[in-house]
Amino acid sequence: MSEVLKIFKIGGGIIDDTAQLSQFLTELARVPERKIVVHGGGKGASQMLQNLGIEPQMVQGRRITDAATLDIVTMFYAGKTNKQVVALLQQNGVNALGLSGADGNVIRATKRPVKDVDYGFVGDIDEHSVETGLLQNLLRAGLTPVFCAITHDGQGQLLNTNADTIASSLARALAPFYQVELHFCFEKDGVLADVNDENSVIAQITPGQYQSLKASGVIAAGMVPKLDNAFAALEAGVERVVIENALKINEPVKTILCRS
Ligand SMILES: Nc1ncnc2c1ncn2[C@@H]1O[C@H](COP(=O)(O)OP(=O)(O)O)[C@@H](O)[C@H]1O
Ligand SMILES: CC(=O)N[C@@H](CCC(=O)OP(=O)(O)O)C(=O)O
Repeated sequence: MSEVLKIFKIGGGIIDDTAQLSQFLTELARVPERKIVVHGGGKGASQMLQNLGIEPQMVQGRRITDAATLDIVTMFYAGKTNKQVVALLQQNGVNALGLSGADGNVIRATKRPVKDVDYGFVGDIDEHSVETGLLQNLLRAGLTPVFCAITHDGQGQLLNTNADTIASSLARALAPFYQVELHFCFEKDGVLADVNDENSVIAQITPGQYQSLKASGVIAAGMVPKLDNAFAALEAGVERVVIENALKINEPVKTILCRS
């Protein structure tokens, strides 16, 4: 039986709140299995862009990334946010190593082709382009890789890539080598039947139920690409996919996705 590997994606509101981020990482340090962390930071990046006089533009949950935006999100995700997460993990006794997709050539992507929308410097992760050998060596050495939402194209170009997609791609690529658990951690207790009622967590969702929850609008906004990525990972051999509150990862309330 292969080892368990837990991949935690942390996003949105929590990453920009140092007290909550610190609480999440303290809980994470209590998880005994091998782990990888993937962080977003989209909300904070939008705030920083606005502070610098650039109006953020999102289409279907993805950021239109021109050259100036790429410079700023690279500084924000791969610099400040990534190093802050690494430092807080070190404080908690976890030997974390911060990475973008360019470091060690771990994640290659292709600039999204222009169709109806020109997303600019946004990268889609190429199938079979995750350097799993290096990741296995890092994990074997007891390190916890911490990924930001920046990848590269192998030709010297950095690309902005959605953090949920990075987490899902890593999970799929590593599924042949580990029993991978993919955890999407955010500020709600799980997928909610009523987005305004924290007590309405749906304990389990099948692909069929997901389609009807999406059609009825119960699951909307950022939750749709997140769950699309999540079900794709499950179909590609990831053992378990969980949607949960970042501050309650060691508590039982959460949503677990089912294959059927
Ligand atoms: N049924 C639902 N259950 C939970 N959250 C939902 C639901 N429908 C829509 N959402 C919204 O989706 C958001 C999460 O998506 P997003 O902001 O993209 O994630 P992240 O914070 O991980 O980047 C939640 O904060 C919530 O406002
Ligand atoms: C291409 C694209 O949209 N990239 C995302 C990367 C950050 C991210 O995914 O952050 P959250 O997980 O916090 O939303 C962005 O710039 O917003």
